Amino acid sequence: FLASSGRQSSFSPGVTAAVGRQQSSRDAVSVQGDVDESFGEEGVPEGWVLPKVPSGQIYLAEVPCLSDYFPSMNIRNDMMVQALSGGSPAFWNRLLGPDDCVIIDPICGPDRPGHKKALLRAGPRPLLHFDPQKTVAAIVTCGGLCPGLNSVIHHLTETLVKNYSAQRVIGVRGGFAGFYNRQLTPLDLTVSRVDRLQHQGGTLLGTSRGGFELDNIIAFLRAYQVTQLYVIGGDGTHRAAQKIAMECKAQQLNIAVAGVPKTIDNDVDMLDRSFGFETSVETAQAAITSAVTEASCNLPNGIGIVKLMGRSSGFIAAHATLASGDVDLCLVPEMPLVLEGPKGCLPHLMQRVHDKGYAVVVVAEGAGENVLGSSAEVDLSGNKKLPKVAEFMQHSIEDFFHRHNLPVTCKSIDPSYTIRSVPANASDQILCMQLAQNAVHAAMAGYTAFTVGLVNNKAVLIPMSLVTATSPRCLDPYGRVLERVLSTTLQPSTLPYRPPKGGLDSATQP
Ligand SMILES: Nc1ncnc2c1ncn2[C@@H]1O[C@H](COP(=O)(O)OP(=O)(O)OP(=O)(O)O)[C@@H](O)[C@H]1O
Ligand SMILES: O=P(O)(O)OC[C@H]1O[C@](O)(CO)[C@@H](O)[C@@H]1O
Ligand SMILES: [Mg+2]
Repeated sequence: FLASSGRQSSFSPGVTAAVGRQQSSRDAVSVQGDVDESFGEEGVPEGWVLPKVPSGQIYLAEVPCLSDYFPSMNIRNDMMVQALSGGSPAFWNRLLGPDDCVIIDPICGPDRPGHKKALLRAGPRPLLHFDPQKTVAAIVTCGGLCPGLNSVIHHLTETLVKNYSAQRVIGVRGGFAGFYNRQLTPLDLTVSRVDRLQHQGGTLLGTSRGGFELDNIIAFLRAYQVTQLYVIGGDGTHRAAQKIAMECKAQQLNIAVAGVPKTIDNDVDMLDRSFGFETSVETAQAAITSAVTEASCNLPNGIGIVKLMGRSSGFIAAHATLASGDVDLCLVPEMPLVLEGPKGCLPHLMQRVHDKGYAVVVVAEGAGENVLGSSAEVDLSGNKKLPKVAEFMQHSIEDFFHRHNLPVTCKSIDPSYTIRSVPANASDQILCMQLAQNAVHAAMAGYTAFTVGLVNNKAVLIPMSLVTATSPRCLDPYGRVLERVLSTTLQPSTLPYRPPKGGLDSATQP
């Protein structure tokens, strides 16, 4: 059922397993993408060759399904939609089978042979585990704010009520504490209550850190006869949601627990990106532009510093740097901070100021732990508190310039809360809608303990156990994002040298 149930891995062989809960006649996993008829039995068509690397077996990550443990209503999804829309044809164009899947890593080559891991494709399914009209759903938002929280609440409610005719949608207020804090009375979410909500920043339901009382949460779910719980949050929230799903199973409660991953930090693993991330990167551009203006107008030798969020990973800082193209130094937690010497960022900044007249620094809040040390203090959720790296950098820059008898003017900007309190941009709005709709489709079909996400731009269901095992994720220090950052800022890499994969020898071979 879940990782902690003793199962070795969440992946099960797809091709040979004849998988199938709702449909068992198929003998192979069908992979997302159109079947090309020209690759028939006649052989390889002209212009195509067989790869030297065998394509291998497919393994499908197993998402727990309540139909395996409880009697299922087995209501036909298309008939329900037909009934709702007054007898007109169903509007779900394609109902997904139990083994429609998306391959996780689409890159193949000589160093990636063997089997492929795949995830269940998300979407409306032919048979519903729950009777939608008897469905009581609860929605909760936890952790820090993130653009798009209200959009997910809006689309979850609309999908549940408008598309599935759910009986009741309850909004749990103030994060996990809302399940048992009597001052935080739950909100009834209706279509009119969430109308245009997606255009507002923040969360209608409120959020909080800390305070996870499992017994009280289960007591709430029982008292309100909740059948589907939608938990919107980051890695911490997903760990909590997984515990709720496990407890539901232990107490034999027929409740689907769905995770909708939220974080501006983009540190929930396995996903292309989490909702809110792109909006935050976009909103950070205004701060970087202000830093450029301040730095370039304060003569001589202006330096603008922008501090961005990202406690354990530098996704926002790196992507904001790349999107801007105006940044001369980007500091992220994944690369050690080196102040002076041949790999030092301070001589590099001095050189940039010499070349351009000014310089701009973007620093992730979690950068520089190797110099500043790590704090023993934690927040209410147990997250480490961080040393003040932006202030430290400003002081170090001023000191370095003064030691070299050069004047310098540093202007520091901290847009941290500005970038996460705005409404989602257009692209995140669409992502929020996709995630919310697919979370409802999956819960209605009885899937539980899953996270909904985009992988290779396709909506998928990921077992929560997989997501929590490797989150929070970090940028690959030798990966292409940081490579691009270094190539635009020209800052020296502070990582040990690693020869490029393939190397010159293989590149020059015929
Ligand atoms: N291991 C855990 N077990 C139970 N509850 C947890 C666990 N980790 C975190 N939580 C609870 O989940 C909620 C959110 O956690 P946290 O504050 O770490 O935010 P998050 O979901 O990681 O989002 P973000 O870090 O992006 O703001 C808190 O109420 C916290 O108490
Ligand atoms: O001040 P708060 O609300 O605890 O949030 C700060 C944290 O939130 C995050 O953006 C994650 O949501 C982290 O990057 C940051 O450290
Ligand atoms: Mg977190």
